Amino acid sequence: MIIKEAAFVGSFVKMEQYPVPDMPEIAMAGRSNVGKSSLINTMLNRKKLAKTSSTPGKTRTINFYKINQTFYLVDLPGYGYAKVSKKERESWGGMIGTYLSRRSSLQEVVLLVDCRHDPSGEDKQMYEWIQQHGFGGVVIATKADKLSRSKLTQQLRRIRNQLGMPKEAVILPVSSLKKEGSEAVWEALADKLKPLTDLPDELDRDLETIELDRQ
Ligand SMILES: Nc1nc2c(ncn2[C@@H]2O[C@H](COP(=O)(O)OP(=O)(O)OP(=O)(O)O)[C@@H](O)[C@H]2O)c(=O)[nH]1
Repeated sequence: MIIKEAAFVGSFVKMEQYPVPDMPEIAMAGRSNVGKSSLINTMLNRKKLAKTSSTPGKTRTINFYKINQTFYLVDLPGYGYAKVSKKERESWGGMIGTYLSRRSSLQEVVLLVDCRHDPSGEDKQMYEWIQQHGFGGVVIATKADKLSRSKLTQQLRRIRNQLGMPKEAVILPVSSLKKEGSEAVWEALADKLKPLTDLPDELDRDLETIELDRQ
């Protein structure tokens, strides 16, 4: 899969400042530190396009990345970070809620969860919202390199059950550290975008079975 052009468009706090909604958007949601920025960098094959940090709560604005002049990947601020004031938490929640409920160009919301942990209450709420609003409910299990193969399989099943994912919804393990799994994410997103955009043919590939190389 080749990305011809991936541009960081900017960080925005207020709806009025967001780019004109003239292209489909795919939003990435998840709790702080789940690995959203790392995954975006891996997907776009860039080291530092999205800022990553071991300190949770780095992403406090909504970041837009324009891909191939055809759609936006949208990095939402991570929720569930305990060490910020209640006021700040509410303002993040408000920002995410406003974006998700009012953005006319939103086509899909992808939920990221850390594969090592059971989904939090907020993850479950987010997934419920995603389902209720008619999105496909692609779930990404991050940091797959941290678990053995058998433990990962077990955890994927647990996450699926706890989120109440329907049979047809996909859960995809990824490791940004090992650069594994992002092709499958692209495939899942391409399925959503194909009817709406002129995506390049390079995206049109059979989904390969991903073999994560773990210790
Ligand atoms: N082992 C491992 N660590 C990862 C992986 N992805 C991210 N990390 C680490 O997890 C931490 C958080 O990653 P980020 O990508 O900044 O997470 P984020 O979800 O954007 O965080 P916020 O800015 O808080 O929303 C960093 O220390 C990353 O290096 C992965 O696939 N494997």
